[in-house]
Amino acid sequence: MAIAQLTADERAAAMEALPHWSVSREGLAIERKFEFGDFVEAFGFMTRTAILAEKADHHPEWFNVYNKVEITLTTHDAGGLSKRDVALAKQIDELV
Ligand SMILES: C[C@H](O)[C@H](O)[C@H]1CNC2=NC(N)=NC(=O)C2=N1
Repeated sequence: MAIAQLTADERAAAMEALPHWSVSREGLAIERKFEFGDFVEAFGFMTRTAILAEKADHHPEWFNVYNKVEITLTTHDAGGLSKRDVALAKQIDELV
């Protein structure tokens, strides 16, 4: 069975615990931008994020240029934001 999208109320409550993230794609995703000292630091962060993502079987959409990383989290199986995105965002926050 497909995982459920968060309701608008659930999304609002989740965002209170994720002050560095913002809602995007008209409520269907969340995003956060990161800036590191250089590419090695950025890629190290991406590597640690990739390991978390693989363990959770939940994978980010992301974009990297040199020391900048932009992450968008959405649940493809739900067609929008789910508790899996919130859980991964919290884990990513703990890396930085
Ligand atoms: C089969 C596998 O469990 C699914 O395709 C997983 C993998 N990673 C995923 N990542 C994200 N972001 N959304 C998903 O729905 C998703 N589904």
